[in-house]
Formats: sequence, structure tokens, C-alpha cells
Amino acid sequence: MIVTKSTGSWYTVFDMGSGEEFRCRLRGALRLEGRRSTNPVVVGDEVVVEKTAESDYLITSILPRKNYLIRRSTNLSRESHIIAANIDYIYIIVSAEQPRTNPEFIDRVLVTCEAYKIPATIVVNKSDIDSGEEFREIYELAGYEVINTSVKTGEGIEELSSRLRGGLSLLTGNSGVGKSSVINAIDPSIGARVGNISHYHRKGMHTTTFSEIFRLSNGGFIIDTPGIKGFGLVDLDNDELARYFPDLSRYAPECGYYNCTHIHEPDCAVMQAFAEGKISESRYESYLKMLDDDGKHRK
Ligand SMILES: Nc1nc2c(ncn2[C@@H]2O[C@H](COP(=O)(O)OP(=O)(O)OP(=O)(O)O)[C@@H](O)[C@H]2O)c(=O)[nH]1
Ligand SMILES: [Zn+2]
Repeated sequence: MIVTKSTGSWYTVFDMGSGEEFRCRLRGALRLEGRRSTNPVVVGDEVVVEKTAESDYLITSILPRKNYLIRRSTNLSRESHIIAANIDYIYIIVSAEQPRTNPEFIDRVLVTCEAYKIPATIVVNKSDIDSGEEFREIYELAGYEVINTSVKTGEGIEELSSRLRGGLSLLTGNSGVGKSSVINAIDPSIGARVGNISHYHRKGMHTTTFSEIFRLSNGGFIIDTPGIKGFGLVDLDNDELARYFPDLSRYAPECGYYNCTHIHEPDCAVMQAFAEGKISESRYESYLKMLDDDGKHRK
């Protein structure tokens, strides 16, 4: 059974076998086990549910997670908040124009995906305005899949819909790229609900404990994360960063120094590959920016 909604005290659990939904509480001991994060049971968790003598439903255990995404609770807090667990795919919805998505944003999300080993696909929406050839070049060279969608012409909507059928997918993207519109085109009943959440979020009415998985009529599950702020890695060292750029790390074994940072060292195979056009400028720039930013925040 999979947790599809959590309010902090109540959980909605879906039984894939029977298609039934249960409203459950959490057995007390589980609450204590999860105290390092603000939420011990999260959407996407596979759980065991038992019916009590009082005819209540209790979550009695959580199966091991294959992965989970975290967001820091607040800037000051060391506690982390888990957004969701057991994510099969991440779709980064972007647009080339109106608004143009900043590639650095895409690269930050991709680093997160790599670190958690979740396969990521880039969806260039609004292909009726601009199909985003620039993004296609950058990300196909880096080894990622890029697909086009348009809510206006219907391009790619069927394809995305059939991909989403296969598991639990997290959809993310900056405001305005058309995330709600795309979800709406795939499944109008879900689209309306997602749109509302997005609206509340913008008005600052969003609370971090609020998370929900939507069941698409085609059988897939999606998580929509409107608040990308703070989405990502809690701890990432500079010397680890290149590992999460597969297009850079591919060449790193050939570098002269085993701990090469690929910035200034002689005999750097990554810089050589960059000079030969095997690594795109935009990706290498993002790598440098992320080293800088994260470096500044280092204790
Ligand atoms: N031309 C074109 N416009 C689109 C497309 N998809 C969405 N839009 C428009 O883009 C604007 C933003 O769409 P939304 O679906 O609200 O975008 P969102 O990403 O959900 O944004 P938030 O609600 O702010 O999170 C709307 O005016 C849509 O009509 C598309 O494929 N082509
Ligand atoms: Zn190097």
C-alpha cells in the first residue's frame, strides 16, 4: 500500500490491489523512529496497515525506501523535511520562451536527480512557441532525454501521458512554464486540483508538511512540487559535485590528478573535453557556479 497524502496526523493510503483508500493514523513507535526528519511517514512510502479492534486503521510499519527527496525545513533548522519517497522518475518541465527557463535551474535539479539516482527527463513545453533546440542540444549531449510538449497543439501530451503510466513520477518546474496546463491536458480532474495547490502556494498559504500524490486515470502516480525553493541536497561537498554531472564525470578518470576539480589543474581531461566541444558551455558554467555558491555556504 502506498501513502498518497499526509497531513502530519492523518495519512491516506491507497491499496493498488483493491483500489481502496484508507484513512490511517500512525503507530506511536513509528513517530519516534523518524524524529530526525519532521515527517516520519511521507507520500510515496510503502506501508503495512492494520485494522485495530476499534476499527481504526494504523500504519504499523514502513518498508525500506528506495530513495527520498529532502528539503531543509528552514534556513536555521538542521531538521530536514522529506518531500516524497520511492520516486521512479523526475520530469523537469521547462519552456524556452515566456518564460525562458534558466539552464542553471535545470542543472541544479539534475544534480539532485543524479545524487538520488532518479532518472530525469527534460520536457520542453510550449513547443508551439519555441521547441527549445538550445535545450535539446545541451541536454542530449549531456546524456539526458528531451521531449517536447505543447498544450496548444497537443504535441507530446500522449507520449508524456503514457510515460507517466509507469510508476511514481515527480513533476517540477518554475512558475509559468505550463506545468498545471500539461497535467490538465493529461488528466483534467487532476489538473484542476494541482492548479489550486499552485495558487495557494503562490499566496504563501503553503505549509511544508503538505504533500500529495495524485492518481492519474491512466494508473500513474504524480507528485507536483510547486515550491522548488530549497529542493535538493542537504549536504554536497565540492569534491563530490562533478560526480553528479555525468557528462563531466565521464572524463574524470583520465585527469592527471585523482582529486582534480576540473577548474585549473594541468592534464585535466574534463577541460580537454570541454575544449573539444564534448561538454557544453552551459553545463560547465553551471558546474562552476554551483561550486562557487556552495563553497560560500560551507562551514
Ligand atoms: N503557447 C503555450 N502556452 C502555454 C502552454 N502551456 C501553458 N501555457 C500558458 O502558460 C501560462 C502558464 O501556465 P500554467 O499551467 O499556469 O503554468 P504553471 O507552470 O503551472 O505555473 P504556476 O501555476 O505558476 O506554477 C498560461 O497562460 C498557459 O495558458 C503551451 O504549451 N503553449
Ligand atoms: Zn579534471
